[in-house]
Amino acid sequence: MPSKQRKIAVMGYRSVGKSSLSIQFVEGQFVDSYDPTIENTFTKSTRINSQDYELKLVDTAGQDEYSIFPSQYSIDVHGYVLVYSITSTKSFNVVKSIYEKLLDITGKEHVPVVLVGNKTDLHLERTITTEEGKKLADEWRAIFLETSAKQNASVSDIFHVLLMEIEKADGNVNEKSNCAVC
Ligand SMILES: Nc1nc2c(ncn2[C@@H]2O[C@H](COP(=O)(O)OP(=O)(O)OP(=O)(O)O)[C@@H](O)[C@H]2O)c(=O)[nH]1
Repeated sequence: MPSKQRKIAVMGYRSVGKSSLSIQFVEGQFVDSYDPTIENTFTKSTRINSQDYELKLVDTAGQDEYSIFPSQYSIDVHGYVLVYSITSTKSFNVVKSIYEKLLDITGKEHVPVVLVGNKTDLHLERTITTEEGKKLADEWRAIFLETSAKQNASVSDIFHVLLMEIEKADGNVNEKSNCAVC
């Protein structure tokens, strides 16, 4: 079966761990230092349900509520990872604003999205509860995950569930088995 090419954009406020999640998934390592991203593209091959995927991950620059949604991420992108940090209320508000702009710019009612609450290892500094994250994802009809790029907790799940959401949006999922038809 030919490999499917999928482009995914990782977006969110500054310093929430977008690069760390991408690097952990692609290279299997965690970098403690902080180096703000302008834009980075990673590629990775992965296989799910006997289907090979060639993933292009675009690690984007941190946005805030006032940023204009970069138009290059509204075309050619199959799905989005919207990341906040569970230690930052500001970053939670920023993902809401990015999501609204995303719907506006694409003109769609539903876009494949995984909402990610990162930095679960910093649970003593948590300001956003799991319930708040889940509620927001439910409103969006999106998948919700909490992760730690540092501890490599649930990181690969992000990309696997997003690929499944993209298959669903393409109508390629057998609802009974909940398995992508490959
Ligand atoms: N404790 C902890 N720190 C993390 C985690 N993920 C990222 N960090 C740290 O948070 C800081 C920012 O991480 P980045 O991955 O650069 O964040 P970013 O969202 O790509 O940042 P921008 O490029 O500015 O948008 C770095 O010091 C990381 O080491 C995590 O899961 N746990």
